[in-house]
Amino acid sequence: MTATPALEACPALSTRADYEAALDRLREASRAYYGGANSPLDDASFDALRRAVLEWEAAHPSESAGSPTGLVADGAAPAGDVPHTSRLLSLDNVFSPEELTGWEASLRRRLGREAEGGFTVEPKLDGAAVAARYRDGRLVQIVTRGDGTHGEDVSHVIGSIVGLPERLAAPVTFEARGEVLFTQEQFETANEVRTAHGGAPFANPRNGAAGTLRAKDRPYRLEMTFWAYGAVDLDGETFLPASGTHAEVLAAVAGAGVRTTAATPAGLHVVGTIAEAQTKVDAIAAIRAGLPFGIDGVVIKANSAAEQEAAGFGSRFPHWAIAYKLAAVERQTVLEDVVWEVGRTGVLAPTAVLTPVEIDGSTVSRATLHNPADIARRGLHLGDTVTVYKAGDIIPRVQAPVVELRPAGAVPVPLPRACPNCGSGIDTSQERWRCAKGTACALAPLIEYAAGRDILDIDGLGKTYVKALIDSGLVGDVADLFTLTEEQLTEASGSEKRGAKLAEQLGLARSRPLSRVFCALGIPGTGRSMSRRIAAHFGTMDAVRAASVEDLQAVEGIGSEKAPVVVAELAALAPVVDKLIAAGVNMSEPRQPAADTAADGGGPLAGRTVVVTGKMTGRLDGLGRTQMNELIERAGGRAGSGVNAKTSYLVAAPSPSGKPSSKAAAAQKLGVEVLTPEEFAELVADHLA
Ligand SMILES: NC(=O)c1ccc[n+]([C@@H]2O[C@H](COP(=O)([O-])OP(=O)(O)OC[C@H]3O[C@@H](n4cnc5c(N)ncnc54)[C@H](O)[C@@H]3O)[C@@H](O)[C@H]2O)c1
Ligand SMILES: [Zn+2]
Repeated sequence: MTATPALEACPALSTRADYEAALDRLREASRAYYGGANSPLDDASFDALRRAVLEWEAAHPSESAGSPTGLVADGAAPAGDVPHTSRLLSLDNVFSPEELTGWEASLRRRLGREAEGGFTVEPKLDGAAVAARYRDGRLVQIVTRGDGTHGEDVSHVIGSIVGLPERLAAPVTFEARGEVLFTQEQFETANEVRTAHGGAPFANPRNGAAGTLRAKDRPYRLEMTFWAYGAVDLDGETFLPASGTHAEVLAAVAGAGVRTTAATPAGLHVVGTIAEAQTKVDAIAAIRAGLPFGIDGVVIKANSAAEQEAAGFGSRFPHWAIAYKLAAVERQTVLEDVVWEVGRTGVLAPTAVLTPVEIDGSTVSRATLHNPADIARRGLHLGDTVTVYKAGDIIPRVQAPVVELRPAGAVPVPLPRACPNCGSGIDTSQERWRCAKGTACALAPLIEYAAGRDILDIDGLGKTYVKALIDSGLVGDVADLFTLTEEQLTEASGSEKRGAKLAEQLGLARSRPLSRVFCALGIPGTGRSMSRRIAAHFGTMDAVRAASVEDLQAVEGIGSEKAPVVVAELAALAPVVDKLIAAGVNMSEPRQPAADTAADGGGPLAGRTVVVTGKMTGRLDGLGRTQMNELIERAGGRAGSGVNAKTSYLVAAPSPSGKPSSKAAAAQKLGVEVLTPEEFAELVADHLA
């Protein structure tokens, strides 16, 4: 196994030489990190090494005087020559509820009493800090944090940062302080633009932001986003509320037209006690995976200006604010290989094989790479050190290579020339490449998928059995399943009892609704929910078959790229569909009226997105996730998988322990209405089966 460059656990430093070597590594990494290049270390490795340095310094105080660890950015950030209005500092960290309570105790000691003004809680945005100066309502200068007292002038980015308008409605003068970053979407676009210009992709959104701020002579502009988390008055003007709380200052900034953390999906919260702050920290942590940008923690601040002043500053950070750090969700590891598998629709799916790396408590050794274009866009080479992102229950994703660490002679990820499954040619006309044999190539995965509980629900038709049926030549497509006799089933399964049971199951499968039968065909891009939408829209297989490319585009989610694929594929599958019809398989949606309502955009859930969590009870007792999703769509809504700002309802059974689930916490945080299964059943009563 290749050694992982991400050494999370760092051995203690034993000699002075070890210490100095570690300092050198830290300095090199920090210079890259703050200077806008790709660091050779990921944050977890950097922090582990820095901890080891701090431990050595604590044990050898006389030998470590003058260490850079006491300075903002360890003294390694490019300083520049623009003096700051007042110092821009770093933040001290805590990692657990106990440490947060400990911080509050130290704040109380400094104040001589509790923080009576309460606390604010907001996301710790993972980008680059800047001060943006407005004079008479015009954005005149942007300055980096630098060493905290002087920063670099990066005003060339004015005009390309969402959230920092060039002109404000009122002629106000002040300095907004906040974070510039790439949202995930802006990051993907940025790397596309860079590789199109022959440049190297950014390893991650944070490095990209720092690099983009400092790059003055690029032939292209990249859009970034800004959120303010502070502000100060400028030129002796008094725009900000005198002695205003942190929340009031940010409200004034927002009122002027500059975005603040209050406008992020994570929000800005004012609470009375540190226990309430902890609850908000947990809620923000719960929605982290669904945020459209990276956060590396949550920031808690004393809200009152007077109390901030009384608590004061250290050399590196203020005493009135603290960063509650969340586990690193991005690590660096090595891309060892890319394997290609043929899925049930005949589409070739590439998977990255990674040197196993621990991310936020789980070991990641594989990640999806959507298609060849995606691999090319990211500029991946075999042997590359890559940044991998994984948060919550999302599927790990490879962000980009760290080009600085590319081994000599590394080659771009090779793309297959023939189908890795059957050796046939490959249809490369779409972004997702497909075996020329289509669904016929991957018959076993297709039949296994079709037999699944969510599709035709043929209990007992497992892997071995499917293989036996295909090997015997009895099954050459999905429709052949329905022409099998009980004798043939007995022979293939090796038991009369199993044969009889399967015959019975196949009989039941004949009456599944159209959406499931359609899904079993294996047409690319028609998974369960898309098949439900198509079936709800057309009602019968005849109508789907008669549909033109334009007709299909009337179905939500089918665009000009997908529609012709569905039409062509359905035509190619005509013999299979005919065979299904001849075998007496149902070709319509039994719950036609409800489906019609949904298709018309009506129904009690029209225009709403509903997320379901936990075990259903009462009238919904026994309904699994698929059946709940079917119900939501029958009632005109959309089924979502994660709670986010667009979610209309979360259907959640109260948990037995009384502790809200992570989805429920996220819903509460975002103000999403939470319904009990019974309340939801009431809402969709007309659509219950
Ligand atoms: N990988 C590397 O090579 C490398 C090198 C150096 C530093 N680092 C990482 O950088 C971090 C330390 O850097 P640091 O000292 O610059 O800062 P920090 O990340 O510890 O915290 C301070 C910064 O947080 C930012 N911030 C975001 N949201 C905020 C909010 N709501 N309120 C206030 N501030 C907010 C500000 O920019 C502020 O300057 C560590 O996590 C370390 O892992 C990594
Ligand atoms: Zn093939």
